[in-house]
Amino acid sequence: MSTAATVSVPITSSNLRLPSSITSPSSFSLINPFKSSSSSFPKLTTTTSLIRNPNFRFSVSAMSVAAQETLSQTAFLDRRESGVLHFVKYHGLGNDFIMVNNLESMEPKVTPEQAVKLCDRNFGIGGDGIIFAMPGSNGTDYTMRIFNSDGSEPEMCGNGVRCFAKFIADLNNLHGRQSFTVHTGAGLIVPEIQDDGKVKVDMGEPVLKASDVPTKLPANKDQSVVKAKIEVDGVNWNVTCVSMGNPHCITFGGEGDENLVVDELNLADIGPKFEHHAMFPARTNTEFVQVFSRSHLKMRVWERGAGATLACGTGACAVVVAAILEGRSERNCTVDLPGGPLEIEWREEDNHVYMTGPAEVVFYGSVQL
Ligand SMILES: N[C@@H](CCC[C@H](N)C(=O)O)C(=O)O
Repeated sequence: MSTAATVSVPITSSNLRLPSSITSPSSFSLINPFKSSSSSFPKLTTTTSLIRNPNFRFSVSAMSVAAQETLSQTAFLDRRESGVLHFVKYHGLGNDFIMVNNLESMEPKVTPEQAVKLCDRNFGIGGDGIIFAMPGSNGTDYTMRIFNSDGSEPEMCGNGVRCFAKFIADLNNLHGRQSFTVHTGAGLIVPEIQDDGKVKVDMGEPVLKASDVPTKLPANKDQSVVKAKIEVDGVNWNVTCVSMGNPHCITFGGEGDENLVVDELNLADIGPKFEHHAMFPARTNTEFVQVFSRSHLKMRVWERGAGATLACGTGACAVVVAAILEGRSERNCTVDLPGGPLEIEWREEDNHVYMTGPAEVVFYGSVQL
């Protein structure tokens, strides 16, 4: 579903059907999720279904407001303008994010505590995290920051940066091939929107040095941890540790079970035990991987700070790096995730990892903070 793609009809006095007691569209405080003082943002537009009910029922995308009285309705909408957060929700293979236009400030509009509430799937908007589009730093076009759904702040997010690129393009009404430089906690990341709408991201170089991942597992290959033993919940697992700016622990199986069937795992049980294991001082994301062929892998992920998600972009990159280090795959792989496939390449020439996949709008709206 792509709500924003259908946003097409400008609000004018001719298509805005007002109750007779309200004479001008300017009486309304309608919400533009793309509103910003920055240049070249699209005009406030809506679909023909935005205001369609003669009983004054207003529907702003998926967020709706109903009021009985014309005067109290106006006041109600005006009141909501103060302390209101406009957002657009995007997803990359079901890994979903509340995107916030934070281009006027380096201070996130939402605190970690508010992020927890907003990401709640029952009492909030729902999301695996909240992402802030901020002014560039260190000479980049933009800065991306993210809070996980538990309020912690990771360094990077692969699916998130694809959504970020689409968000920036949508905010600026840009179409076709576009590329941006983005400063993140993992350094410079370069997403490029391609002609087919997918986003290819230069994710930079993987970090393998154990102390930088970080992991306390002893290095067993150069300075890195490759196919090393770790005991979790009484089971000896073989793991490889990779940072894509954020920490990942990758396993293809354990003692006596070298070939995982990932659908059989009880992720909710085993995931947190890896995440909080003493060997991972900054906690860890964990990927459980099944090998179909040397260019086709399947993974399930338990994310640090977000739990089981439908996809993890940095995780898929880390999985391919680990598979190559363990001699299990080629440099170009399709990685199947619960939400769909990602194409990953760890390129020999520049040592960078490249990730290609989709990013889509889910809905937009506003919420009182
Ligand atoms: N889903 C993301 C990773 C988000 C951050 C992660 N939970 C962490 O704490 O490191 C991705 O697509 O990479």
